[in-house]
Formats: sequence, C-alpha cells, structure tokens
Amino acid sequence: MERRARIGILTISDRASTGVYADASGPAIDATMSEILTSPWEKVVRIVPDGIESVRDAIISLVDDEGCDLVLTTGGTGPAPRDLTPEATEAACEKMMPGFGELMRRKSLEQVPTAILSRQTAGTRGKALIINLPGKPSSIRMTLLAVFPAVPYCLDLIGAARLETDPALVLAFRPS
Ligand SMILES: Nc1ncnc2c1ncn2[C@@H]1O[C@H](COP(=O)(O)OP(=O)(O)OP(=O)(O)O)[C@@H](O)[C@H]1O
Ligand SMILES: Nc1nc2c(c(=O)[nH]1)N[C@H]1C(S)=C(S)[C@@H](COP(=O)(O)O)O[C@H]1N2
Repeated sequence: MERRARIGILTISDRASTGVYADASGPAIDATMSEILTSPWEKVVRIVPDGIESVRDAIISLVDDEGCDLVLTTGGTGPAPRDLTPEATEAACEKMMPGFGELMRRKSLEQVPTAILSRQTAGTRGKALIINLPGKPSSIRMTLLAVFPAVPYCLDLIGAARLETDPALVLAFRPS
C-alpha cells in the first residue's frame, strides 16, 4: 500500500493573512490538486504574511514537522519590496530547481505580459519538493497544470510519496 501523500498549501499574503480579504489562492491550489490527483493525499494549510523569516519558517515547519512531500506556495514572488518568497524558498531549500519557474513563466506569458515579473522558483528540502506559484488566484490552475507532468517523477527521485494523476488532465512522465 502506498503512503498517503501530504501536501502543504502555503498562502503568502499580508492582506489575506490579516483578513483584509478572504484567501482565494490557497483554495484554488486545493481545488486543482483534487482535480489532478487520483492517489490518496491530505492537505496541510497555512497562511502567513510576506517576509523572509515568516515564509522560510513556514516551509521548514511544513516539511520537518508536518512531513509534507510537496509544498505549494502562492504569493510574494513579484518585485515589490515585501515580495520575498523566492528568497525564503532558497533559504529553506538544499537544492534549487529553476526549471519549474522557467516553465511557469513561459506558460503565463501566453496570458499576461507581466508574467515575467514573477520570480517564482522551486527547490528541495530533504524528501520534499517546494514550488512557488504566483499570488493571483487566476494563475494557480494554469501554472500547476504546466509543471505537474514532472512533479511525480521528481518526488520519486527524492524519496517522497508516490503520486498518481488523472491522465486526462496531467500525464505524469516517468522515464523508464
Ligand atoms: N491569497 C490571495 N487571495 C485572493 N486574492 C489574492 C491573493 N493573493 C493575491 N491576490 C490578488 O492578487 C492581486 C495581486 O497579487 P499580489 O501578490 O501583488 O498581492 P499583494 O498586493 O502583494 O497582496 P498582499 O498585500 O496581501 O501581500 C492582489 O491585489 C489581490 O487582488
Ligand atoms: N499566470 C499568471 N502569472 C502571473 C500573473 C498572472 O496574472 N497570471 N501575474 C504576474 C504579476 S502582475 C506579478 S507582479 C507576478 C508576481 O505575483 P506575486 O507577487 O503575487 O507572486 O506574477 C506574475 N505572474
């Protein structure tokens, strides 16, 4: 029996974390993962304000304390002074995986010219993969679908839980 995957959903937003507006991006990640995954999984949801320490500590806690296999962040990837998610991700990770950000920016560029303003990246910490998504709720499904074909094999390689996907939506590629 395969182990149930644990997926961290981390919303990074000054305003959503203080209740100025309701978080729409975390629920969009949850909904997209429910669409994509056919293997058992459970979520661990957090909302934190922007900042290197707040975000780094949340990622470390989701991986080290909560045992997450995958952490999906949203928000804080742009150029504004308080957008520090890529720096925090780098501080929490042992290896950076720049291909994720490159592909998401390329896909987003088909929709909005400001896609290049996102500094989103990805990396690994122990047996966990951390991926940054932009903050816009409308960007979540498209960016996740773009990179997800490579996610299950990446988790295999780092020794995380095995993920199965709905092939009608995401064809997970596992080189033989
Ligand atoms: N978690 C979220 N839930 C709902 N809407 C969001 C969320 N994050 C961002 N947005 C929307 O996307 C817009 C642009 O995102 P951006 O990351 O620039 O937000 P922001 O202005 O930095 O947010 P904050 O001030 O809360 O950190 C925001 O103005 C908001 O309308
Ligand atoms: N798919 C998609 N990607 C996108 C956007 C978007 O609307 N759709 N917005 C861009 C904009 S305007 C910014 S500033 C950056 C960073 O957003 P963040 O700070 O909310 O992470 O993401 C970019 N990537």
